[in-house]
Amino acid sequence: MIELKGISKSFTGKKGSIHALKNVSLSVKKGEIYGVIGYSGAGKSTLIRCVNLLEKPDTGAVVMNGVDLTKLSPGKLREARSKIGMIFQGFNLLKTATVYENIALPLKLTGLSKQETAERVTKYLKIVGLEEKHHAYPSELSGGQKQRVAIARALAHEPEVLLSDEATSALDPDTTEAILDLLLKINRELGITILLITHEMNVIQRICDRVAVMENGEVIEEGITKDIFTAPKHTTTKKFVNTLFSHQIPDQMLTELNKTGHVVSLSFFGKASGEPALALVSKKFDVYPNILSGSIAQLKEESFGQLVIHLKGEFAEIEKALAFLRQQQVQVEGVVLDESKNKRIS
Ligand SMILES: Nc1ncnc2c1ncn2[C@@H]1O[C@H](COP(=O)(O)OP(=O)(O)OP(=O)(O)O)[C@@H](O)[C@H]1O
Repeated sequence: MIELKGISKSFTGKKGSIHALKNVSLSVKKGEIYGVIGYSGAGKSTLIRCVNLLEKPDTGAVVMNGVDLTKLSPGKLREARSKIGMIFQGFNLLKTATVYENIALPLKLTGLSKQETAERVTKYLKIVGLEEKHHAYPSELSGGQKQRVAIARALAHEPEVLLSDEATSALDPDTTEAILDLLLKINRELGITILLITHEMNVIQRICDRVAVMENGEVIEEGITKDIFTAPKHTTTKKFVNTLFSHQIPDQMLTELNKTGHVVSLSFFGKASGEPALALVSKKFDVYPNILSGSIAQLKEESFGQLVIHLKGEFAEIEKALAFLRQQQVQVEGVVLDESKNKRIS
């Protein structure tokens, strides 16, 4: 549905040229929720702004439904943009206008009649759960409610795609959850494709089908969310995954435990719980598993768990036990000390 092909973008600042995007390519399928994650300065905002050409790429193509938006005349581009809605971290509401007017004013500019405008505003305020707030001003709303108004305003144009620029970054955890639920509902019930950027892994975890990780203007890793969670390859991706699964085993303890066995992290999905696999391991092999820490997270479609265990026993027996666990579709990785920063699961 959206294909970014070889997008590059530079800015000229006081300190010279900044290469914000370096030959970025990715494709978002119709009906999916696609997340782009990265630390500050990675190029996420520039990338998402290139999709609706708020930022014009220096090189590359932005293809939507087979049409390269960079090649369109201003009139055709306006038409194409009407199919792309956008929401922002700062909500971007008109402070002096009511909730109703915030949604209605841009609609009127598209030539919609008063009656059609009223119907659209009512319909989408209901969808975002704010039908009682027609006459409220933004200053009378909470952050979550403001974002709901911004979402209703974007939806009222009945777009095919919704771009979300850090839409939950200014919200508290509970409100973030509620807004993520709303984005899921919009995706499932209205069939709207969502492309979002975020620096929070829980956003990716909760609602994204696929994810791209950005660093220094490049996509360093990309794939199905489930695969990225189970087998992150790049160090930065691992850091993001570990923000959700932080198994802080003290260094000294790790060193001690590795003298009498092996500390490993087990990742498992859905019904394939680690528990039965561990019970089988201790029955079949001459090893003694001891759970050091564990956590479980709900991904969009299924749950994902991680256990960090210590397997005590002879090296050969441990190797057999680990091979058996891998056969049970459990992802097994050694826990090692990280020279640069505490420890990580690699
Ligand atoms: N208009 C601009 N003029 C000059 N430099 C810019 C401009 N926009 C972005 N940059 C630079 O491009 C790089 C990427 O910025 P961008 O905002 O896309 O990153 P980001 O991943 O969205 O970060 P953040 O989460 O902090 O917004 C940064 O070094 C930034 O300073």
